[in-house]
Amino acid sequence: MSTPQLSHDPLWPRTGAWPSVATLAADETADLAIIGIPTWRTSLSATQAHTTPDAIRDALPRYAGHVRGANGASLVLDEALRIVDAGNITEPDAPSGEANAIATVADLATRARLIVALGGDNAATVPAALGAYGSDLATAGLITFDAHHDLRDGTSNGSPVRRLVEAGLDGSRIVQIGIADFANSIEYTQRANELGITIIHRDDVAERGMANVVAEALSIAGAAGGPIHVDIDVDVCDRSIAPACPASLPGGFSAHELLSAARLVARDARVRSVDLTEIDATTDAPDGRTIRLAALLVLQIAAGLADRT
Ligand SMILES: N=CN[C@@H](CCC(=O)O)C(=O)O
Repeated sequence: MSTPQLSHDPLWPRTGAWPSVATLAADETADLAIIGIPTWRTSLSATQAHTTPDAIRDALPRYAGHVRGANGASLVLDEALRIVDAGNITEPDAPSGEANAIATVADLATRARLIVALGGDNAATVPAALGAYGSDLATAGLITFDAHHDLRDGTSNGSPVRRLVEAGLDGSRIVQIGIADFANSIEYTQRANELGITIIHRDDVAERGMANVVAEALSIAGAAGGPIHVDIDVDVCDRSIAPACPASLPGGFSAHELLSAARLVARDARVRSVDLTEIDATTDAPDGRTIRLAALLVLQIAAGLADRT
């Protein structure tokens, strides 16, 4: 996607003016660090999700960095936050690239209050979470917004939750929000139950409301006092608003449900990292709506961080 041509209005600064730096100097810190983890090679569905981090960056200039803050007052994101962009990891599907991604995210986690990892397919969740957890894996938690359990065998976009459990993450601190009917086999639902994973079905969210289920998820994922990673697989959204996600289904979350969820999780200081995954920017017909949603998710995550202070 090319950068949109937008008429210039000096009274309407856009978020595309955010600074972009390849690395942070040793003594530098930031509030929000963005990093691209463009995984795609092991995806079950054909995808070019490696094009997505740059497409999201290109879409950010569409939007103003002004939001209503948690207290109702105006909030200007780039005045409230120092935001840095650490660029993209090279070949993160290769074992050496994944190790580099883990190390890079771990380094960013020591200097930034919150990390946003732009996938890539859902395989990006593994290095994003492991890097952010660092040595706190034993007390860490995970919240997924995803139609799928992602507990498959092997290494793919369908296996990140299983891989994190095998790395040492306790299933009792994993919460899966938005699990959909007709999107998972009974074997993987049974596997989730055996691991002690909390499943919040898409229908439960409709009944209980997003704010209530996010509050419950934060309390379960944060129960041991460790860092929480949030995986936002955009295929949890209704297919009409996420056509660029190969596995999105009709009946998924609305844009407002997912945007409000992103803001709510980012408000919580226990959340150290968030990833956005599963969008193939090259299939985003008719109007780039999935990438626009992803750009707004980045902005709502930033706004949630700004709400903390
Ligand atoms: N995170 C996505 N998981 C899906 C992927 C399906 C696909 O790529 O088609 C799953 O495991 O079913």
